[in-house]
Amino acid sequence: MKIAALIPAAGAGTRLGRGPKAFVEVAGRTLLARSIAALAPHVDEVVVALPAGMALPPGLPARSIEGGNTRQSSVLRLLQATDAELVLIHDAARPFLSAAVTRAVLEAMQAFGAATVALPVADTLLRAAEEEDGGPSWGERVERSGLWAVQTPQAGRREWLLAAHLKAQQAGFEATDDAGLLHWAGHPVRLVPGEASLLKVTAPGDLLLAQALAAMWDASPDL
Ligand SMILES: Nc1ccn([C@@H]2O[C@H](COP(=O)(O)OP(=O)(O)OP(=O)(O)O)[C@@H](O)[C@H]2O)c(=O)n1
Ligand SMILES: C[C@](O)(CO)[C@H](O)COP(=O)(O)O
Repeated sequence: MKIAALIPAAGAGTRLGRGPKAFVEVAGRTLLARSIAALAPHVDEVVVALPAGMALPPGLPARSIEGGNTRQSSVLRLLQATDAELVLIHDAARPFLSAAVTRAVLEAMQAFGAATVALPVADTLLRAAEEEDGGPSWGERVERSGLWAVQTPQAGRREWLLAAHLKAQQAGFEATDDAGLLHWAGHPVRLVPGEASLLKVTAPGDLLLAQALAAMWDASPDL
């Protein structure tokens, strides 16, 4: 069965403040180039959603389409731009994707139909209260056991994902990820343990972390 990697990379990178985030470099390579390189060896094609007016730099083993105004609409366009039966959806903003995690999510997708990488939460969790001056303070503890932080890749049968996205579009339902949409549409989604290094580069502090990680990552060919 044909497998495609779909990479939403059309975000503005507002929180990072460095222009479209997929084109930001870490140790000499863009976040996008790193994500494509991690996925290309495992799939039949890679399709990337880019901001309007931007082109894929030459030499990357991928083709591009124009993304939408939200991550969800970019992913819908990507799902419509391939005929692959199985797809892996991966944020360009998560540049440190290991071969082991990619293989694990592919295996889970093939066994169960849909899967996402996620990481069991390690910190104490709380819901913040708001003080009179507007500042946050300790509100109530949230039970941590059984909670996972969702990462990407998220993988599944394209027909399930496409139907879930179209149903959400019709219902005006916005989810922050594709596995959430599959669950909302009634499909069981298997969880595959992720890695702390699979962080999403979101705010300036994450970029510092990514620069430190890149030194180790680029020296380890097996990752
Ligand atoms: N309209 C959009 C918005 C986001 N994304 C992609 O979805 C992934 C996760 O989004 P996020 O980290 O929120 O990226 P940005 O939207 O760029 O960040 P911000 O919200 O700070 O602008 C990123 O790879 C981003 O490029 C996309 O393809 N299309
Ligand atoms: C898909 C995702 O990376 C899973 O954690 C996340 O939901 C993306 O969220 P964002 O709001 O686009 O940053």
